[in-house]
Amino acid sequence: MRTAYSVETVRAAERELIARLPEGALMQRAAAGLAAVCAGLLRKVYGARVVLLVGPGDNGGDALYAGARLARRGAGVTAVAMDPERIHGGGLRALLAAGGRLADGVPARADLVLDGLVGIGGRGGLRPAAAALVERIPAGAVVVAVDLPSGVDADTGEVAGAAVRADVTVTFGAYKPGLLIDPGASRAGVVRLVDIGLSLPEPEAEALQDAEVAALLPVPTASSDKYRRGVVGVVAGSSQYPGAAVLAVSGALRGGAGAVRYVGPAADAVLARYPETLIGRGRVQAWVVGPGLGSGRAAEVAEVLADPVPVLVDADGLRGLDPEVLRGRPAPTLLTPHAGEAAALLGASRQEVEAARLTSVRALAVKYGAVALLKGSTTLVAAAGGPVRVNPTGTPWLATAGSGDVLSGLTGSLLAAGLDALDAASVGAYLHGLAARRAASGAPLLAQHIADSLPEAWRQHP
Ligand SMILES: NC(=O)C1=CN([C@@H]2O[C@H](COP(=O)(O)OP(=O)(O)OC[C@H]3O[C@@H](n4cnc5c(N)ncnc54)[C@H](OP(=O)(O)O)[C@@H]3O)[C@@H](O)[C@H]2O)[C@@H](O)CC1
Ligand SMILES: [K+]
Repeated sequence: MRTAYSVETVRAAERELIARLPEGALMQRAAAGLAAVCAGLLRKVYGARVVLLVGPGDNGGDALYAGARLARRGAGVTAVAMDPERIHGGGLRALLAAGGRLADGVPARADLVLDGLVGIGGRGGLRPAAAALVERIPAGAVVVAVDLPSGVDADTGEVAGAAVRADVTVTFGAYKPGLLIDPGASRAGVVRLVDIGLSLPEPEAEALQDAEVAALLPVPTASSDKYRRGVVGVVAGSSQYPGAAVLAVSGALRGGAGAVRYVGPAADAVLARYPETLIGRGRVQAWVVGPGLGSGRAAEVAEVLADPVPVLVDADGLRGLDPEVLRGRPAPTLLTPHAGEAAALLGASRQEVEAARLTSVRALAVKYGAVALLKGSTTLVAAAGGPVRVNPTGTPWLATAGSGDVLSGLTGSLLAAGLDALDAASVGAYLHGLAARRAASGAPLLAQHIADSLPEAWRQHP
């Protein structure tokens, strides 16, 4: 499990530690860890060509002090400042004393480039002076980001404009959510954590890693039959939206349950596409209710919620949910809204939800006594209390009609197969994101192709 802390939490922990340490000690710890990783990446430090891109803050200071350490071991180190008037004074003196130099432009060749332009103090996309330096990074150089790739938002992983694409990121004290969340995560390369001695509270966010997803996937044993593997019931679709039923079933069939039972008016469309579907009410281990229901179906939603098995509520099923009813259920409930639906559930505006996704997903979980999965550029999953799970997979192409129906079917299927609601939601989002990446590979995708790519995403995690 990778855990992550917001900039605010990291800063508070840093303040507390700085107060107890001699001045500059923390930066020396950071620089020592950074230099050690760089030395490991260079086959030989002596004679290596190292370029430091140095911003005006402490992130630049880290790069300069690490550069000084490499220069002392015989590397040829050249620093290039984004704003020479505001360069970190102590760091520059250390570099020059160690035999490094300050240059006006980025050298044409380098073995290693340290990106010390901005760290957790960065705001928005890189400014032109910083972006111009990034453009000049010599081809073939190994790029090491200091704390995080410059241009990536530490708290959200958002990239607004230019940003560094690192091979390795050396981050200090704690992972930042932006290193786990795309597009930031894919800019960070391999992330190495340097312990600088921060004492941290419970993390704000965590992300399942490949091996953890693999361990959670339900695998049939020799004694499994379809009922032991779980039956998932899908209440979805309407005359207006029969496709939502087909897509939800397509996800459910690929989610590990032994069988899928469909209940609703789109049985013909479902059977035409998936003859393996059971039709009509019957015993299930979990329900999915909501995709494409349209309006006026509250009685069916209530009936599903009255069944004491785990229930995933999505899309039209989320309308007018009563927090009291949900909190009173004896089995887990999982809500899977997008920002607009979450806003309605919270009595907030969509903008408020988008601006505070971490807080919103937590608030949903608390208010409804449920696990909440908030869809979006980075899907978040929260239970009441505990860190928010950040889905590290995904692609902007996922924002396509019907993709949520596939996700709800898939996740409901994982619930029926016995995963708890938090794990089912996190694993569902993870596989769905991987499948979408495969299906899209850089081009628009159809929701049905996400479902078709799920077996491959699954096989990637034997
Ligand atoms: N605290 C500690 O104990 C420790 C901290 N450590 C290190 O310090 C780092 C944090 O340092 P920090 O607070 O100085 O901020 P930092 O990330 O260097 O950036 C601020 C500067 O960048 C500028 N700037 C902002 N946005 C920009 C943009 N889009 N494009 C271009 N420029 C932009 C901004 O300019 P301004 O807004 O002032 O004009 C300001 O000058 C942290 O990530 C870690 O590496 C470690 O040594 C461990 C101990
Ligand atoms: K950086």
